[in-house]
Amino acid sequence: MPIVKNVSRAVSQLLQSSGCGCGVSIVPVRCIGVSPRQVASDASFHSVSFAESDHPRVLITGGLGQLGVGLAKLLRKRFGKNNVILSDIRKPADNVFYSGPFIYADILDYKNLREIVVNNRISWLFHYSALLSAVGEANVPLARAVNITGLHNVLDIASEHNLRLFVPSTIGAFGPTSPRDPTPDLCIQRPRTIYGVSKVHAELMGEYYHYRYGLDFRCLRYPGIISADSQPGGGTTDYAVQIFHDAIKTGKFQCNLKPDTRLPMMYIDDCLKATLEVMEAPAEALSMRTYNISAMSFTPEELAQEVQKHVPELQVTYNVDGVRQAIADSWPMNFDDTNARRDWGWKHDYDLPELVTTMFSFLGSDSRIAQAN
Ligand SMILES: NC(=O)C1=CN([C@@H]2O[C@H](COP(=O)(O)OP(=O)(O)OC[C@H]3O[C@@H](n4cnc5c(N)ncnc54)[C@H](O)[C@@H]3O)[C@@H](O)[C@H]2O)C=CC1
Ligand SMILES: CC(=O)[C@H](N)C(=O)O
Repeated sequence: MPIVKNVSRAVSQLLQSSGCGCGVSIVPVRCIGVSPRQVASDASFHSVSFAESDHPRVLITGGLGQLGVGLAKLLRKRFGKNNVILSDIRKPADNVFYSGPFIYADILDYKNLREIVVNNRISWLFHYSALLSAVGEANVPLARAVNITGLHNVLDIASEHNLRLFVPSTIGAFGPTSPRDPTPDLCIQRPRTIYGVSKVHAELMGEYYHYRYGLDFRCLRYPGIISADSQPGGGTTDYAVQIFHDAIKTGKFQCNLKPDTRLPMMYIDDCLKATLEVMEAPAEALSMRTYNISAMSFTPEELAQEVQKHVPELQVTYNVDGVRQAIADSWPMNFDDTNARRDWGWKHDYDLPELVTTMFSFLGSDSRIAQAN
């Protein structure tokens, strides 16, 4: 890890020799200096009203993926529009750009990321940038860079600037030697994807920074997330989103996993609710820093049957993708989230029937059903 060890050591010696005995945690320091580059586009974020300044100042990295825009919407409702900055390396759609502050942030550019945190007085960071399981296997060097090197940048900046840091993990952080039905919080984790390996690394590094430097690191292991208004970014669980779009558009769906492949899944509103809840939980309530969260578990066959209650003419065929199937076969079938429910009161709202009804009410299945009749 490219920490400037001498600076860290010098600070450590200084504190020890000062004899203050105040128990200050030493933060990892990369380099001390001022970046000469100003981020022009952040200028408008500097004027924050007094009312808004009571709230955390939030940055979301990788915010234009499946989950980030919804998270920004939820957090802006709670903390005020200008207190939540969405960022990514992609160009935002008009509706996203005009819905609140957006900034370019490449998590591999350490100085740029630090500048954004400093100039915008960020106090909470939600680190969503990642390459998911299937795209990660297709480009391992990029997944390693984004998911591991990027995480190191985020951890160091969060430590240096005393941020509360949320990093999502996944059911993909488990592997074929983990207990799969159910999978508890603490068990063997030997995933066989670069995505899973990088997420176990993130869990361990975050927990290490918490114990070593006092970083307020919080992490949830998400199941496969299902959403209506955003497309998934290249994961193994993507089929469970695609089926809704295909049911409405064509009435035909070709599934890339076997019909009996059981995986934990969750509706996006539950996922975002849990994320905000764990970030707002008092530190004393958290007996751990990484929690499983769970809502439902189903197979493609079970999902198809539920979807057919809304679109009875839907035809489902199976054309198994070997890479995705091997990944799914190594992941949990059911997730044990007892600790999250006990420690900070986690409770999901959506089971399979409510999930399917809600998806169709967003996507407007009525038009297809009407056409079919
Ligand atoms: N969607 C899901 O089912 C699940 C998601 N998660 C985790 O939640 C987080 C968000 O997931 P999604 O939104 O689904 O991912 P996504 O793949 O849809 O979006 C990831 C975003 O990261 C951005 N990104 C890539 N390289 C970057 C870089 N160098 N700098 C900044 N941004 C960069 C991409 O442009 C993209 O918009 C990820 O960490 C993922 O591992 C965990 C479990 C399930
Ligand atoms: C479960 C996940 O982490 C993601 N949706 C994927 O399938 O890669």
